[in-house]
Amino acid sequence: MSRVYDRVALIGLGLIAGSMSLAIRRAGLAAEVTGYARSAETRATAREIGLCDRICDTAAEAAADADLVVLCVPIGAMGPVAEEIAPHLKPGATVSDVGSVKKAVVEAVAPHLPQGVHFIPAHPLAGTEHSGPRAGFAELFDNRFCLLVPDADTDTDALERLRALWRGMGATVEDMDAEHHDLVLAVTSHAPHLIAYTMVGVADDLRRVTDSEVIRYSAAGFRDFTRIAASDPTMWRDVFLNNKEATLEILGRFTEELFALQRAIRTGDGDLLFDYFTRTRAIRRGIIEAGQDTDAPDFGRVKR
Ligand SMILES: NC(=O)c1ccc[n+]([C@@H]2O[C@H](COP(=O)([O-])OP(=O)(O)OC[C@H]3O[C@@H](n4cnc5c(N)ncnc54)[C@H](O)[C@@H]3O)[C@@H](O)[C@H]2O)c1
Ligand SMILES: O=C(O)C(=O)C[C@]1(C(=O)O)C=C[C@@H](O)C=C1
Repeated sequence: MSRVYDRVALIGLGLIAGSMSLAIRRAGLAAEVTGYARSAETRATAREIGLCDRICDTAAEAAADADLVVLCVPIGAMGPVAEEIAPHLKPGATVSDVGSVKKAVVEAVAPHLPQGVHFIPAHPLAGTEHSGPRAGFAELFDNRFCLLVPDADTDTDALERLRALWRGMGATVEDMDAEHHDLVLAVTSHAPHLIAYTMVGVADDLRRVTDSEVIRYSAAGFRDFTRIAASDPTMWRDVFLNNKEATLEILGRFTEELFALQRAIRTGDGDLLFDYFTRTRAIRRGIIEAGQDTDAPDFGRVKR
C-alpha cells in the first residue's frame, strides 16, 4: 500500500486512535503518525507501548505540520479541541473526526476551522467495549464500513485522499449526509446501547432480590447485553446528549412496540408474538445474506 499522507496527527489516544495508528503503520499509509492525549498518564502509556511514531505534549504540537488531523475524542470534546488546534493547522490540511454522531460534530467543529483547511467528518462503524490507549488493534477496521460526511463544497482531492486512507486501513468507504447518519445510527447503534444499559441495570437491581443468580446463570442473550453495557460511560453519555432528537424518536417507537408485545403476552396473543418474531428473524437472515457476519458483536462487518 502506498503512502497517502506525509504526517497524520491523532488527537485523543484511545481505542479508535490507537487502532488507526496501528492500521496506518501496518499499511505504510503515512510517513509519520503523531499523537496527543489530554492526560499525562495516557501519553505515558502511549509512549511506553509505541502507539505512534511521536507522542506530543500539546495538541498544537501534534497538529502542526500535519496533512491530516483526526479528532478521536468524545463528542463533547470535539469543539474545544478544534478551537485549540485551529491556529496551528497547516493551510491545505484536512481535519476529520471519528465521532459516533455527525450533525453535532459538524456544528461544533466547522466554525473554528480557518479558510483553506478541509473538514471531512467520518465515522468508522467498528468498535469494542474497551477503551484507552491499550485497547487499539490494527485489524479493527478490516471489512467494516467507514462513513464519510462530505458536503457540496468538499474538495475532491482531499476527499479522495481520506477515502484512500480508510480503504488502506481495511474499511469499505461510503458517503452519507450528517442528519441521515444520525438517524440510521440511532437505530443500529445508539438505541441498542441504551436498551443494553437499561437491561443490565434492571438485572443489577434484581440481583439484590435473587441473591446474585442473574449474574451467575446469565444466558448468552444477557451476556451480549453486558458486553455492550460495559462500553465507555463518557463516550456514550456524549452520544446521547448529542443525538437527542433521533435517539428519542427511535426510543419512542421502541416503547410503543414493547407495549404491544407486553399486551400480547398478557392477553395470550401467541399469533402476534409468532408473527412478530418471524418478521424479525427474516431481518437477521437478510443481514447475513447481505454479507454481514453472523456474530452480534460483528454487526457492521461487510463482505469484500
Ligand atoms: N468505541 C467505539 O466503539 C467507537 C466506534 C466508532 C467511533 N467511536 C468514536 O470515537 C471517539 C473516540 O472513542 P474511543 O472509543 O476511542 O474512546 P476512548 O475513551 O478509548 O479514547 C478517547 C481518548 O480521548 C482522550 N480525551 C478525552 N477528552 C480529551 C480532550 N479534551 N483532549 C484530548 N484528549 C481527550 C481520552 O483521554 C482518551 O484517550 C468518540 O467520539 C466515539 O464516539 C467510538
Ligand atoms: O461492537 C461494539 O462494541 C460497538 O458497540 C461498536 C459500535 C456499534 O454500535 O456497532 C459502537 C459505536 C460506534 O460508533 C460504532 C460501532
